[in-house]
Amino acid sequence: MSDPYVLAEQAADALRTRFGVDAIDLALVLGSGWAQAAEGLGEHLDECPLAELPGFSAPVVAGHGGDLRLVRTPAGSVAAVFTGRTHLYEGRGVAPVVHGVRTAAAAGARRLVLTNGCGGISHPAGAPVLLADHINLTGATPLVGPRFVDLTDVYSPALRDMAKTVDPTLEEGIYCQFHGPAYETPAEVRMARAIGGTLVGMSTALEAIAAREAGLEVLGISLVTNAAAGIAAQPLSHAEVVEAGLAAQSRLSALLGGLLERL
Ligand SMILES: O=P(O)(O)O[C@@H]1C[C@H](O)[C@@H](CO)O1
Ligand SMILES: Nc1nc2[nH]cnc2c(=O)[nH]1
Repeated sequence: MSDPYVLAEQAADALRTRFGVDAIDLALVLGSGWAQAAEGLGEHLDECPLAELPGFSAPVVAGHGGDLRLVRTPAGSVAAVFTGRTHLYEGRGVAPVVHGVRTAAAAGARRLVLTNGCGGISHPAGAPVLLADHINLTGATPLVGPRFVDLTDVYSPALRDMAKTVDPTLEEGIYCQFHGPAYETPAEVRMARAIGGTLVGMSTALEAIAAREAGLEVLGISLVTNAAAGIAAQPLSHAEVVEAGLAAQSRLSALLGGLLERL
């Protein structure tokens, strides 16, 4: 099995060559429900299918794109926008889940914005929520060996404060990453609440761990696409998740636009 750090360096070299840039400044990963909000973000410079770069495969989840988009932000930064991600539940192992983050870091990014669609325990559906912390319930980690990474402030207080200047109504939450792909049982949601979680999802935490190992400053934003299982009566579906993203498009677009004026 190839060394994931070497593979990320190879993918970063391929990115620089494909886009003709020396480096990128930041990266943005779009989760379920965020695709439309990222349309028209900054000046479109170029894009290519993710699968063209070493170590990437085409995303398989509806609502996730398969492209890497390069944009120049209003602040003048060069941003790599991953329109989709690989999830742990796809069965490819942990390294592919964080390959995009490691590639972005190897390509020079210093900041990372991770977005996702998730279930709300104590936040209303339709609201974006800043991640203050996470609880990794996957039983997995992208770190192998004595990589004793400090995860204090895994989600940057400075970037969270910046986001709140863009949208002062933003709440903060604690994101519990489950393995997936099944949604949680009501009992699992009650467990997540009991251990301090306010959001339940299937991504983001592992990417954030890899990002902190690489020294990236991380901002995590969840779109609460649905009430977590057992909170509301109706059954959960991915169609509902994608639909909720469409419904929240204008607020998410304003938030991302305001952030990219500052990043
Ligand atoms: O990539 P994210 O975490 O936004 O996608 C969420 C979690 C599952 O992949 C999917 C379930 O509806 O949406
Ligand atoms: N784990 C999990 N992920 C989600 N993504 C969107 N909604 C949910 C949810 O309720 N639970």
